[in-house]
Amino acid sequence: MTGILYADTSPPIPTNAFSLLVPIFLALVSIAYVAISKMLGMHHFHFERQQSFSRTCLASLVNTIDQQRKKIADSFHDYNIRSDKPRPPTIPMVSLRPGDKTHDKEYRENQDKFLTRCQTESGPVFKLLIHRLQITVVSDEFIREMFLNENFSNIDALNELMGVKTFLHSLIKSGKNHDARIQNSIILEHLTPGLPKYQAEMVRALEAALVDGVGPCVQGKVVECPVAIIQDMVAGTVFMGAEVASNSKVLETFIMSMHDFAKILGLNDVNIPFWRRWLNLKLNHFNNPLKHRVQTLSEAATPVILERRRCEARLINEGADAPRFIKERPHDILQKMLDRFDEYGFVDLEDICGHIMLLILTSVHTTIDASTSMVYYLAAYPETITVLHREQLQVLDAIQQERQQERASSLSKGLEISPELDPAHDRDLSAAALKRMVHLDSFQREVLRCRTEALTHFHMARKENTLSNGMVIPKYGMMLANLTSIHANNSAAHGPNPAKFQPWRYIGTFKTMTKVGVDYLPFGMGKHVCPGRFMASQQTKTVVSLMVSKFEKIEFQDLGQAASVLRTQHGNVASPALVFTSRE
Ligand code: HEM
Repeated sequence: MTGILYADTSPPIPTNAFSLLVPIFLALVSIAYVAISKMLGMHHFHFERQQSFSRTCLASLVNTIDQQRKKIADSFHDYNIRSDKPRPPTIPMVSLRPGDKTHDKEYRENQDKFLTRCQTESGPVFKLLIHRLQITVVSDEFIREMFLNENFSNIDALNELMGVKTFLHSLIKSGKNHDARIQNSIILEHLTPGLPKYQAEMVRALEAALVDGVGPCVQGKVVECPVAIIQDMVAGTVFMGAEVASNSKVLETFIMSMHDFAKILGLNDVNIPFWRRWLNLKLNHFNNPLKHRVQTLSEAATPVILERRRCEARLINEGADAPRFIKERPHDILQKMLDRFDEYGFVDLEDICGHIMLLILTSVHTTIDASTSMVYYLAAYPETITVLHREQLQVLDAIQQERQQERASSLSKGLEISPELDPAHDRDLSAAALKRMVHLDSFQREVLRCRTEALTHFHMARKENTLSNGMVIPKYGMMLANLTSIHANNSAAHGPNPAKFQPWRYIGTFKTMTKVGVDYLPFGMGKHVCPGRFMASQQTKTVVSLMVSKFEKIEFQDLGQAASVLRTQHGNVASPALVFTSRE
């Protein structure tokens, strides 16, 4: 066939079935083209001269086929020139340990040791059989490539593996286009700037949770499930205001939403395969239990919003000036969303509550999880409690002194003391006070660096992509980042002994808990870096500060269980018992 269609000078033609079909297809297309053109009378044939038609037509057809042959020959020539280039390097599959059928077991036994072996054996990009998938793992600078290339998508990976998009979208009516990034703009424009204002409420909620959850413990008290205390701190007031969040049904909704979500997603079971999680979410999106939770929020919010409207009307009638009006309006996220209803394109209150539910799902679980692990690190490294407590006292002493001086200065000038300088708040655990606690910040960054699971940040290739080393990730290819390479084996970024937990290693380095980069990825990086990390930082700092101020000792009831919580592991929600001993 190739001999007939192509001259001897033609380059060799690949002989797969597809390549043979191409010329036949093009010849057929040519014939059809001629026939259709004839019917439409739109070509150069002389229809009026019937006797010459068949000859002219045949000549034209042969001409057309000749042209097509030439095109095909040219394209195959190009093909062959291209195929002379070296084939892209293959991505090596890491060898399996004798007796293992996948890499899961070896990875779970010691994440860093396993990934160091992978990298030594196969280089920075390799394939693993893990989580019941074949996944390409990228290390070192290739992690940056994965994060900064928009064609590798985290949300698409989660959607492909678990169908999260469909499930979450069943909770909202507007802003379903992920690129609209409504959550991001709410967090960045309203939540983060308002964080200092929410602090007093956060402290109050957490203190109450501690009193309820631990109670008096001068002699030491066992708390079987410490995560339960921390989850009571859920940020309900920040999102929906104290009036709504104080409703016990709403508080329960916040907590239960996370339980529902974790259950549907199978977050509590490391052995659930992704297809089961995917199926669960697909099935549940029709009868999404969280939809009822959204309705509960909406029902609880309705009377509160009506009351807020009445108050606004009253202020306007009273002719309140702008500062008073602004001061007396609520500053929670619910109010901000109502104020910008049209701008965000919300449909109704239920839609707003759906968006709040999404915020809760992204924020509450992550913050509770991080706070709980920080408390476990306090228990595993008891000297940290002493240092952090000392720092807290020094910072609060300094702030108290400064405020006393400011009051004295006002009095000496015959000025009234402003309400902000009320001595009752001199030793508040304010956002400003937390910012001064550099040991605390270093401790938290170090905990996040050491605890974050070594294989994380699923990404999926939206189309075929070539990495800078020439390796090709095919369309729909799944990828994971090897954080061992940048967190545990990277003394250039983290200083000596990077594999060890050293809580004060970042003091004086300007590397704060929220400062992301390719050497520190608990919050991701690039366009989709976590926008909630500033809130997470403030909340986790509040939890740790309260813990060290209230308790002299926090200990594992069974020290053998410490290892299970000092490093996160996909699907593992272990919460071993702790013994709390109060300061007084
Ligand atoms: C310690 C707590 C937290 C951790 C470890 C964490 C971690 C992450 C990570 C790894 C990502 C994905 C980044 C990427 O794809 O590159 C992310 C995204 C996100 N996080 Fe967080 N997060 C935390 C707390 C929060 C909080 C408190 C909020 C909300 C107030 C929040 C809201 C979000 C949102 C909306 C995204 C999606 C960003 C986007 O796709 O553009 N997170 N977070």
